[in-house]
Amino acid sequence: MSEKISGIAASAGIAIAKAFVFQNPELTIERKSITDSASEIERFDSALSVSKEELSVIKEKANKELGEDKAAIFAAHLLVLSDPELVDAVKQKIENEKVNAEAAMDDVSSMFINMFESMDNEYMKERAADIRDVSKRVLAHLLNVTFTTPASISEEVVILAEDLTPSDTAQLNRNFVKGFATDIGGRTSHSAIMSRSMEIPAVVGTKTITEKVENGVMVIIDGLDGHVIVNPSEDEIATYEEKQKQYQKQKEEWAKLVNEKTFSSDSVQVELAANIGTPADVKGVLENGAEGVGLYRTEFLYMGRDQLPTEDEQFNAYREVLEKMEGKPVVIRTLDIGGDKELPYLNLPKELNPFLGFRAIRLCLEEQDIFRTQLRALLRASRYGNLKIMFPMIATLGEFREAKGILTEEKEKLVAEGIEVSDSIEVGIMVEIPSTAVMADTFAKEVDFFSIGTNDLIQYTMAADRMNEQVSYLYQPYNPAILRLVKMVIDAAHKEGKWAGMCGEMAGDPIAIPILLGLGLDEFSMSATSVLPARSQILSLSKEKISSHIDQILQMETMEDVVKFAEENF
Ligand SMILES: C=C(OP(=O)(O)O)C(=O)O
Ligand SMILES: [Mg+2]
Repeated sequence: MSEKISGIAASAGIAIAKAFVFQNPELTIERKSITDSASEIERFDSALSVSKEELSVIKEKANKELGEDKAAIFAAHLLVLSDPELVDAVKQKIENEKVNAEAAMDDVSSMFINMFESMDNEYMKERAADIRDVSKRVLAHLLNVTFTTPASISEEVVILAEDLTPSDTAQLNRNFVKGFATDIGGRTSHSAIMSRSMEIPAVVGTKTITEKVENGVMVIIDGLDGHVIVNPSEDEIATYEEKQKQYQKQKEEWAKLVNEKTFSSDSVQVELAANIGTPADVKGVLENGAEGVGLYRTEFLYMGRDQLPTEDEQFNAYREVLEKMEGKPVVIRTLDIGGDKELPYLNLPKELNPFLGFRAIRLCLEEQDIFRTQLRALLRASRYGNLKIMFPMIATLGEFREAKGILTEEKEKLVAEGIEVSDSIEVGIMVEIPSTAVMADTFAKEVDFFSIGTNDLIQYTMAADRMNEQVSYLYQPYNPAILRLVKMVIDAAHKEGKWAGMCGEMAGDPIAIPILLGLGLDEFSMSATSVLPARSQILSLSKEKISSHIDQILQMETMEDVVKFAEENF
């Protein structure tokens, strides 16, 4: 009998293959007293050096296959293994407490893991995951336990795992690994993001997949609808092979649109852009036919390291993106740190409500050195392409004026230094705070463009934390309250002859797309792999017809009414 297990669709596609249940190595640590601490330290050193060699190989492989930015995580892992705070602490423990290396390593790494995990902050939790990942490798070597890595897989499988660490995902060989499913994680967890950029079908957050499935059992991963079918019947296999074929055909159809512009059936043109986090993501942007970059989240340049990036480092990253985009529009957002994205090296005080606290533009206007360095890097890069600068989390016109004033000052300084700066940089804002949406008519007189950040706009409008599962029912993109705000922003922009885009997840959502088209959105920025499906959808939509229903939609009482109407009519 087959069994259907549901999870979250993390990466589109269908995979049918035998299960490879990826288990963590059995690392049972026995605490032993030792007498010869020198030879124990030697044993620890040699486990460290083998681990470092392995990680260097993985890093090189990731570098080649995934790009320098994704490989950076392994540079961070290598740093952990060279970090005197960890290494010396283990050695001191061996020396002073006369315990074996395994026990010392386990104690010290657990101490760091607990410390970082208790910080209740996603960034620090990831650092804890890094230490866990790295110390497992060292412990396996100390215990002489084989450390299975996905790199050893040499037949077609789908991987089932509790979760996949960054080093696991980077080693996946697409020729053999057809898909994967995990017990934990959500659409934005690390493994889910990696699966999309590698285009491997994936379902995450199944809760029980590794418990329920044994190695070698046939499994179907349905990354389109978020299901895993265990032990499928012949009929089910045939059905999913058909679904796989249809999806493949659909992808081929979409691929034909890669060099096309985006028009509705009644010839209204919109722009489909992609969101990126690093310069390496530009490859996917171009391959998926995006017409620009609608959001470059620069904070990743600042994360996963222990000090601020220099002006030159930033300049190189921005220039690379602008050059690779060859004159297509590139919206680069200034540092949006804070909330769930922390920079430990800034030593900012802990806050009770980080999402309502000292973040993004608020921090940049206060810590002006950081802001000015970034603006200078952006201005210097501006001559290499079509740069638009965007400020995040703008709540008041005063903030925008101050940020723009600083930008103008830096520009004047550079020009005085004889450095060439583009004269046609548009300067716009994210609309992600309700006050700004409500005041959009006023802002529109001064900004060059708006980009609606629905990820935050929804959380602030509905007062529902975007990361909190328990209140996720309130996270309602189609709630008429949100749609009315979106309309206010678009109308305000148009009244002043400006353009309005959207770079929150909603812009790539097939249910939202018709409504946004009808509301007159000019630019839709989404994950690169959503661009072609969105273009194909828009081709068949009549803007005029949808616009004639907009008043009716905005008068609806609930989100459910909106969804029902959209599904039935568009
Ligand atoms: C695009 C957005 O920004 P981020 O997801 O980076 O907060 C948003 O808030 O919608
Ligand atoms: Mg935001």
